[in-house]
Amino acid sequence: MNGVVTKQQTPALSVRGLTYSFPGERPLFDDLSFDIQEGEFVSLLAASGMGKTTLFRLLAGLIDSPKGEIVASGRQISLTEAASKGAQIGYMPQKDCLMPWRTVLDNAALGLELNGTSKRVARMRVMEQLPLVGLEGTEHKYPHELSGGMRQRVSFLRSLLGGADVLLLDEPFSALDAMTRINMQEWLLQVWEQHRKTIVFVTHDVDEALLLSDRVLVAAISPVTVLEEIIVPIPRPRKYETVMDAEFIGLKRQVLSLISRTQHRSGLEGESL
Ligand SMILES: Nc1ncnc2c1ncn2[C@@H]1O[C@H](COP(=O)(O)OP(=O)(O)OP(=O)(O)O)[C@@H](O)[C@H]1O
Repeated sequence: MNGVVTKQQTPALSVRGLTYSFPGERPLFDDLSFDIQEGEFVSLLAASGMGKTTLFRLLAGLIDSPKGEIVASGRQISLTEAASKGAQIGYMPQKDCLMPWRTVLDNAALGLELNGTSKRVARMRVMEQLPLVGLEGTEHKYPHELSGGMRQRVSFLRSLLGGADVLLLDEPFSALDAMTRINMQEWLLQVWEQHRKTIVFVTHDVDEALLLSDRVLVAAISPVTVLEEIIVPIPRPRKYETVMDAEFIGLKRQVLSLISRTQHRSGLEGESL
């Protein structure tokens, strides 16, 4: 159940020896290493403030670390070069970040346009894919005319079409009400089962992590030096009702016990996700 995953195939993403702190702040990561396999759906589960968003920003090359490296799709690059690898790692931030002056069509086309696709072709690709995200007929609407779930789906489509090999999704459903969130989880499961992109999904919701993922990586103590691993062997396709299955509840118990044991060992008992 421990730390670094060692499988034979070339990982889609490897992080090695990542160490990071904001200037003058306590370290968030200390010599952290982990792998994400191609086509995997992996959730990263951690308490608020542990550095999940910071980790994603490092992986997406939005901030730099002086120490550590990543290997993306078998090619070794340093973290400082990650920014230029924009096409390999797509980052969907917590907030949907849609441009209010652009329609659904043009917001979703942005990822393609930034990769050099002409506006006309980008729009065609979006129109083809709108049904996949349940947004057919909304192409001329503006973000303020959409629900929170619809906005997240536009944002997701933009990331999906951006052509990245690995998608980093940062708590995409955290601002949604419980019902919409369940619908979005089921929707994401369906889309992922069709596309089989490599997805790293950040959440602090244990059910969400287990329902969606092949593996759950838990950051239980800060600074994060290791990610504890729980494999989720529940067969797919999965539906939300899966959360009530005995196997699911058993896994949830494992995750919660892992968190409390780790925090106990590190003297952090009482803190929770
Ligand atoms: N630009 C910054 N400068 C200094 N400190 C920062 C900066 N950004 C984040 N931090 C600090 O780094 C820590 C980790 O922040 P981060 O947003 O990565 O956490 P998180 O695990 O994603 O939290 P949440 O679940 O609440 O979104 C926090 O203590 C935060 O205050």
